[in-house]
Amino acid sequence: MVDTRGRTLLAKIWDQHVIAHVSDDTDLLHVDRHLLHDLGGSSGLINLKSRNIPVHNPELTFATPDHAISTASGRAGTIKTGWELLAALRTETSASGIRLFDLDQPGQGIVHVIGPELGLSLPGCLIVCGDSHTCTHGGLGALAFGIGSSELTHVLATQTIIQRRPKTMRVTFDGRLPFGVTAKDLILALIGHVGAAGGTGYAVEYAGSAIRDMPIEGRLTICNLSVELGAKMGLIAPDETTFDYIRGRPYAPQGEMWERAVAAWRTLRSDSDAMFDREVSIDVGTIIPQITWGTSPEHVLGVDGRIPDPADIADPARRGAIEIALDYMGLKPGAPIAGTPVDWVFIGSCTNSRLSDLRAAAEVARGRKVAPGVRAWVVPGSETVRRDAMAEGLDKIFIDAGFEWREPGCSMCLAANGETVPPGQRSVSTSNRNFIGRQGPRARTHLASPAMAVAAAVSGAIADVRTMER
Ligand SMILES: CC(C)[C@H](C(=O)O)[C@@H](O)C(=O)O
Ligand code: SF4
Repeated sequence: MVDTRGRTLLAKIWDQHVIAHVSDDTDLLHVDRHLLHDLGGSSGLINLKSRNIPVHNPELTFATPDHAISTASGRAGTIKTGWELLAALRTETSASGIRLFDLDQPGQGIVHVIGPELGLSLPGCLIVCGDSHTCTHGGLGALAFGIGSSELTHVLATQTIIQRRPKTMRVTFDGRLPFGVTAKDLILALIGHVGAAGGTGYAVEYAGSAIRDMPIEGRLTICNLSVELGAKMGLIAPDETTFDYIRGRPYAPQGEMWERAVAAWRTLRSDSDAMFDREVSIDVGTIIPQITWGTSPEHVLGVDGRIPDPADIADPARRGAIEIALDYMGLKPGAPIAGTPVDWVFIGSCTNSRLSDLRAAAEVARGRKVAPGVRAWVVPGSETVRRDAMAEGLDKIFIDAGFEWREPGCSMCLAANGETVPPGQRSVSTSNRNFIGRQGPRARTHLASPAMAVAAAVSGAIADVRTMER
């Protein structure tokens, strides 16, 4: 019997990629784009070479160094492993005929920033990368997810991936963003609401008027944190905003192919009668700027909130977890989160390092000064973002305010490149993970939007950006 029920966006893209059914819920899928970065890319290629297997589709594979390189001028300070990984990535991509966007070239940058920017990430595409934040590319209506290292080698060898079909969740963000509230605040509030495991086993489709009104870069931020709510994939139906964003990008289809592509992309939306396994609705009008207090992105509250008090928590397991987090973070239960002194501010990462993020940050930084005792970095997500930002003078605004303006890369988001927040120091960061030790051993991380990060930098403490925005 033919199933006539409406289909979800996920089902439409998924079904177009099935090569073979492996079992009831698992399929062999075609991969349209494979992105490689310096932490795992070269080892996959070396592994393949040692087995005498060629890369199946080098022309669908793209590489860039981002994780292990320093973001200091001239890349000075790159650790030995970083240089080794870069050298291996250069050798192996060149031997396999894979396009490498190398240091100082337009196109280099954090892998999840360059995919959309170059027009490599397209609606309806299946995109994989050995990196959990590959979900970011879903902001353009791609089916994009992170893979492990053996899967990475499998994709290099076959251009296919075996995947279990996830359940579907739709998150509807309706309403208008209040003053000072950004895409980052929406997704942090969602994670606070459903929990860091709330999306486990699901592909999340973000919908609603707030998403439709949102520019692409905000949509990428939303999808970026899907994995922080446990979902491997997050996606947003492509629309005119998406097509406008992609048109004219280096790898975007052109001419007649563009017309055909857009016609196909217009069909990529969940049917009105499509059923989701779980639905969540959020009125964005109720959201205020978010800041995390603990060691999971779900440990989040509005900037006007108070640090949780374990004494108020009845459940012993939850109480224990909160005690451990507060101890690590060095915070006083029950105190207002605003006013907590900070040592570092990091503006960057695949979450919030695109041009619009830097503009939002510069808007708050303009004419102000980083507070004494605070170190603040701005790390553009890509070489193109860096150049575009400089062309409009954003670097100057930051430098005048006392920020350090750096080269593109992952930097202090994960501290795998010698760039760390010193032990015991407190940072406000625009990245996506506040795990124990994420920004360095014993570093304390508070996640927030770019505007909130600048508010903290100039105040010397966690502060409500709504009192500062102009
Ligand atoms: C290094 C990489 C595998 C890792 C990831 O999978 O996400 C990193 O990018 C991160 O953000 O923790
Ligand atoms: S910026 Fe951070 S989250 Fe993004 S890919 Fe790099 S390390 Fe991972």
